Amino acid sequence: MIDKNDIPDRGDDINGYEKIDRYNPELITSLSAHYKEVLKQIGENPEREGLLKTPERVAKAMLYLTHGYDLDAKEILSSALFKEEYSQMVVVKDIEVYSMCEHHMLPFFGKAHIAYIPNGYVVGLSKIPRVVDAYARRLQVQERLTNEIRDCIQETLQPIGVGVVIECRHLCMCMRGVQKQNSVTTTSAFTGGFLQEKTRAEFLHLISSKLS
Ligand SMILES: Nc1nc2c(ncn2[C@@H]2O[C@H](COP(=O)(O)OP(=O)(O)OP(=O)(O)O)[C@@H](O)[C@H]2O)c(=O)[nH]1
Ligand SMILES: [Zn+2]
Repeated sequence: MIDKNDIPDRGDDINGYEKIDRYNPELITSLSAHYKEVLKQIGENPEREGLLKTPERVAKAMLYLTHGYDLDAKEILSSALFKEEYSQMVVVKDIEVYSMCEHHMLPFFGKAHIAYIPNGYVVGLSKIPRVVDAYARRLQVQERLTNEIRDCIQETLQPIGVGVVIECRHLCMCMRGVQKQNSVTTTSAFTGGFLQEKTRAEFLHLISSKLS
């Protein structure tokens, strides 16, 4: 059995994650040189006209696609907590998710549906998609993304419960490997009130209904 206390938090040395300055021109130059080498090693000619600026474009794109490492999701949520006596479920659904799987560094994308039941405080609505982005814009697995969002909301807002459902298509399963174009992976994570069947059913009902 692994003791949970033996596992350092994400961001500690176990992941080799270091703070970088992702807008530093020197970093972009050195990353571009690596991508130029990648182009050569896949049999391309990095000197041909169409590819001349590609290493730099890819370097910038990759730094953008992983900018979630720079974001502090808990700080984002804490910045907009409002005292409010609303005690029904708040649901923000159909939040676009764009992430990259940590196994192949290929995109996975889809939607997140997030709910919480306030406990004296509500959060500024826009902060929920911002939290999704803070965790999605990293190398991820969908299960960890789901749990990280749940834990961030639970620990920061301390609501009566949190529900997170994420549905995504993984390009590593569509474009390569098993090549299943239409498979969608659904993950979910709950706390508190959402562990009860009735509350969870209400949440699942609300996210399946469409606005007319
Ligand atoms: N659980 C989980 N698995 C993922 C996720 N993204 C990608 N994977 C899987 O990670 C696994 C990596 O398996 P490996 O056998 O090491 O890699 P592989 O040989 O490239 O696997 P195939 O994709 O089956 O060709 C694959 O089964 C992927 O489908 C994710 O978000 N969650
Ligand atoms: Zn993958």
